[in-house]
Parts: sequence; C-alpha cells; structure tokens
Amino acid sequence: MITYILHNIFDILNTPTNVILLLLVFIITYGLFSLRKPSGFPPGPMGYPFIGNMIEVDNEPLVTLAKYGKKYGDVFTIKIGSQPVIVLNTVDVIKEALVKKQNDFAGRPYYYSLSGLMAEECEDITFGNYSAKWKLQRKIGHQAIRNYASGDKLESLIRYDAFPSFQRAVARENGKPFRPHSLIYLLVGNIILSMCLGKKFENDDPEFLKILEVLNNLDQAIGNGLVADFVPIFRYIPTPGVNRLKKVLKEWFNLIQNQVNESKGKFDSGNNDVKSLIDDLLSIQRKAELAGEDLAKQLTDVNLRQTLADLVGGGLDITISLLDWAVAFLTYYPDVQFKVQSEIDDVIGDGRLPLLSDKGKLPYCEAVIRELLRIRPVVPLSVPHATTVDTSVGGYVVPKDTWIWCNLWNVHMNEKHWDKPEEFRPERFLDADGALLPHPDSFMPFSAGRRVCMGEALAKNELFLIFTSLFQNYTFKVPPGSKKPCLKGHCAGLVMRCVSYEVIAIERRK
Ligand code: HEM
Repeated sequence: MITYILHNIFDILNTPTNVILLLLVFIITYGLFSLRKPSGFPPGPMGYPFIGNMIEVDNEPLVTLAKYGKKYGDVFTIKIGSQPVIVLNTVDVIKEALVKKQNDFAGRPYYYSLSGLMAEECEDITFGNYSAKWKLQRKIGHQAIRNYASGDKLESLIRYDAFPSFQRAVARENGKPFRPHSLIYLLVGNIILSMCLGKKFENDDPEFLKILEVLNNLDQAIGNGLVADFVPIFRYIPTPGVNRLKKVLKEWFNLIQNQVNESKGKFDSGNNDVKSLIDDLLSIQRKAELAGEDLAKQLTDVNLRQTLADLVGGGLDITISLLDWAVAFLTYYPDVQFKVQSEIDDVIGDGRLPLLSDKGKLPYCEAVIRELLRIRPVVPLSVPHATTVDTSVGGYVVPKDTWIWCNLWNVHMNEKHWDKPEEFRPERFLDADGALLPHPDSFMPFSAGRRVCMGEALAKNELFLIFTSLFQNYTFKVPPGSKKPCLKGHCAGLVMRCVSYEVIAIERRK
C-alpha cells in the first residue's frame, strides 16, 4: 500500500479531493499514534487523540489524578498532549524516586513557557538541568538565603518595616471589608523585595508597585502554561499567548537586570558592603572565583539575574498563597483563630511583635501552620521532575528524560497516613500534652531530595513571623451579610490558590 502510494504520489495528488483525503489519513494516523504509550510504561487512562488526558487534568488536576490513582495504582501514566508523564501518587514511590534514587530523578522537563522563555533556556535554579554548574548555582543561592533565613535580618525587616507598613494599609481600610490577598501581597512583597534588593519600600512607592505589577502580569501571562509547552510546533508560531509572555518577560528582565547592575557597579568600585541578597550572591560568587572554583566563572549575568528572579518570583507567590489560605481558614474556623490568639497572648502578650526565639514556645501556632501546609500544600504537584538516566520506580523501568509528576497533594490526603484527611485539625500535629510531634514522612509540602524547596528554611521562619504577627494584632471576621470564605482551592500553574474572599480586620492591640 505504502509502496503504491509512493510510486503514484503525483497521480494521487492531482485532484483536491485526493489531497484532502491524504491529509485526513495523515491526521487520523498521527492522532492514533499520539494515543500510544511508550512500551513498558505504567498503565493509565486512554485519553483522546492529540490532547491525551489534557482536558480532564487541566480542569480538576487533583481530583482527576486521585481518581486515576484509585484505578491504576501508585504509579501511572497520563498523556498531556502527546507528552507521556508518569505520576507518582503515594509517599512510598515519591520517596523511592526523590530520596533513594535522588540523582536519577533530579532533572527537569523542558516547558517552553517556563524553562525556555521565563528561565532563558534553563539558566535558573528551578528549571535548570541537573549539572555541576547547576549544583554550584544552587549552592550559592542557598548560602545567600541562609544568611537571611535566620537571625536578625528577616526579623527586623518584618518588625520595623514590612509589618508596620501593612498595619498602616489595614488602618486605611477603616473597618471596611477588604480582600486580604492584596494586602498580604504588599506585605510579603515588601519583605522579599527588601531582602533581595536591599531597598525599603512604602506600600505606595511607584518602583515597588511597578515591580509587583510586572510580577502579577507575569503570573497572568503564564497562567496554566502555553499550548506550545505540549505541542512543539506552536513554539514557532507567534500566538497571542507567546507574544504576551515575551512582552512581560522583557519588562521583568529589564527590572531585575537593573538591580544586578546597581549591585555590580558598587562591588566594581570597591564597595564590598553586603546589604542585600543580590550583594550576597555577587560576593559569594566572587569568593568562589578567588578560591579557584572554575565553575564560578561560568556563572554568567544571566544566571545571576535568573537566580534573583527565582527567589523573588518563587518566594513571593507561594508564601502569599499560604498566608491567604491561613486567613481564609482561620476566618472560617473562629475557634482555631481564638486558640491561636490565646497562645500568643499567654506567651508573648501584646507588648512586642513575635520573634524567632518564640518559635519553640508556640506549639499550637506551629501545628496550625503545619496543618495549613498539609491540607493546602501550595505547590500540590511539586515542580515537575525528569529522569537523568534510565532507572526504575515502583517496579517499572523508566527511561532517561521521562517526565515525572509527584502528587504531594495525594500524599497529604491519604487515609492510610492521616485520619479524616479532609478535616482541618491542627491537633493531629500535637501530642496529648499539647507538645509538637515530629512530623511524619507523609508530610512533604516542600518535597524532598536533590530538588527540595531551596527556600524551605526561609519560608518556615517567614510564615511563623508573619502568621503570629497577623493574629496577634487582628481578629479576622466574615463581613456582616457575607458568606464564609470558600475553602476549595484551584490550581493556577504550579500553585494552589484560594478563591478570592473578603474579611474585616478588627484591631486587637490599641
Ligand atoms: C510556603 C512556602 C513554600 C512552599 C510550600 C514551597 C514548596 C516548594 C516545592 C514543593 C518545590 C518543588 C521541589 C521539587 O521540585 O521537588 C519548591 C522548589 C523551589 N522553591 Fe519553594 N516553597 C515555598 C517557599 C519558597 C521560598 C520563600 C523560596 C525562596 C525565597 C523558594 C524557592 C524555591 C526554589 C528556588 C525552588 C526550586 C529548587 C530546585 O529546583 O532545585 N520557595 N518549593
């Protein structure tokens, strides 16, 4: 048949009907071919030609993956467009991959929007390929964060600048209902930007608002990803989605690069005063160069601005989402809010804002933060991984370059590990005397292994300080006549967000 077609191709193509017929045959064959799973891959749902399981997974990713898990087991394959993805659905297989075989699963898949455009061809930490240069880039980023995560820098930033500025913004609401997300955005934005750039901002500072606006536009332009992520031909077609993303990214890179240049100019003129995380990154990199670490010389300006972009972009969005969930849940459950406030009142009182040294003394508050991270793990499917070599997981052989999703959400919702997992119950993290229990293996909001969240230590300290400061100073209530916040999440890109809601904030310390 094929030989016949090849020999008579020009005769066949001589009428429009035949051309259309041939095209149809090609499309149908390609469509059927796109349904095929690579041999040896774990089982999974069939899906549709061209799009695979994309519609179901895009609509309700967490519900859909839980349903597939029940049918196909701990490890299964889905298809996003023509791209096969292996989903790891339980703690055992996730730990086998990310901890036991951590090097094998430390890669990242290539997404055109995130790895290509946003990370300037994988030059950042989050989407960078697992390599010696990437390890050094992560080490430098990690070291710079560590200098801020503990100690006075973070504490004083919150106590003296960001939180008082947040209080002034709440006071301007004058007891009227407002959306906490927008004020939390300004609060966390102020902390992260002051930390990264060494600048202090009032909430209405035009430079500050411009950076937040660009970040917000970036978020919207990325949305749930681009078609070009899964259908490669769209990378070469200037679709409105790609054009919009490129435009916002140009603005974002300009903003970030200007900050890097300011810092570099300072260092080049002999001023080695470290005032911000970007100064830290530069000084650690220069020390590595002087110590003869040749790889440090390979870290370019693009790597530097991408590391900064990872810290600003990643840190901001995820932390804001968790705090937005915190206000939503504690407004919904006033009894939990009351217990949080009573513990803070007993231990700290109202004479000063909370400090990191209070951490061990507020077990109930810590249990609430943990329960929030369990019930709403803000990066529920982690950041996608890829295999770096031929390997195996859950008894299946997995070839190099396979895309892997780790379903952290399902781990936190597994009845084998959590009693009534859908209930918000902070006490599950406490013993009978109210002391904090060590958290179990099945609690993994920051993921695990080589790619474990780089900001984990900073995030935990930041969440503790902001959370306790918020509830020490305010009681959040549902506005009269309004409904309680909706606690059902929705996934936008990699992040699980709260549906927008309103509260009133009643000041507790007059
Ligand atoms: C509530 C707070 C946060 C949560 C729940 C969280 C969670 C996560 C998760 C699940 C991952 C993916 C890990 C993997 O690929 O297996 C991740 C990666 C990452 N996070 Fe976080 N994160 C938080 C805050 C932060 C903050 C504050 C920063 C930085 C300032 C940060 C920086 C990063 C970076 C750079 C990566 C990529 C690491 C890599 O690819 O090696 N995160 N985070």
